[in-house]
Amino acid sequence: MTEHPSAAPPGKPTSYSRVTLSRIMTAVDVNLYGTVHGGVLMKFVDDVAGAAAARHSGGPAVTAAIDEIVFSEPVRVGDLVHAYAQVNWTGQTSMEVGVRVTAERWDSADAESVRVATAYLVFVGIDLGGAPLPVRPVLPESAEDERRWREAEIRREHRLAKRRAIQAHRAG
Ligand SMILES: CC(=O)SCCNC(=O)CCNC(=O)[C@H](O)C(C)(C)COP(=O)(O)OP(=O)(O)OC[C@H]1O[C@@H](n2cnc3c(N)ncnc32)[C@H](O)[C@@H]1OP(=O)(O)O
Repeated sequence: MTEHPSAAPPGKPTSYSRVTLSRIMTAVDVNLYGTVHGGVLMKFVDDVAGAAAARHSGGPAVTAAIDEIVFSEPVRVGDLVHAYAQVNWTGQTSMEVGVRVTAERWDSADAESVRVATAYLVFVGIDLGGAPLPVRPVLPESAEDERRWREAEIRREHRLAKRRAIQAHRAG
């Protein structure tokens, strides 16, 4: 595991990147089963993650990969859905953004929000020509942020190992 560059200027604290996006799901968002389409939620997740990545990097950032997305509960028409994003980890030019999506049920507004999805995305800061740019380090502020940093490193190691294994397999 590499050390996170917590002392390196000019980093930004995790909280600087935090973005929340909220919307009420409507009839145009549904799938054949009458619940909200996974693709609608994926776009919502990509939008909020892109905003967090752009805020952290201070410029344009593109989605390089959606590492993982889990839909844990269905979302219904009328639910008020919130997506919370923050930059968990930074590398040389890439950032991992974590997203938590919750729903306030339209028919039980007093009840606790339900977690409906969790996702991890990789964004890369780019220049005007689309080439990767060095990204400033994110500085974890709490034990929770430190845990997210370490877990992001685990995901990155697995992703790189998987890519290497597939390349080796294809090379015979
Ligand atoms: C918000 C939106 O909707 S954007 C639209 C959808 N996204 C796009 O169109 C992006 C299209 N892709 C691209 O432009 C390019 O592939 C880029 C900019 C993402 C990467 O460019 P590359 O020339 O491959 O860059 P390079 O190989 O130097 O890698 C740059 C960084 O990206 C990371 N990276 C590249 N590909 C991947 C991948 N598939 N998964 C995870 N990380 C990746 C690398 O690990 C590296 O990270 P590091 O610098 O922190 O170590």
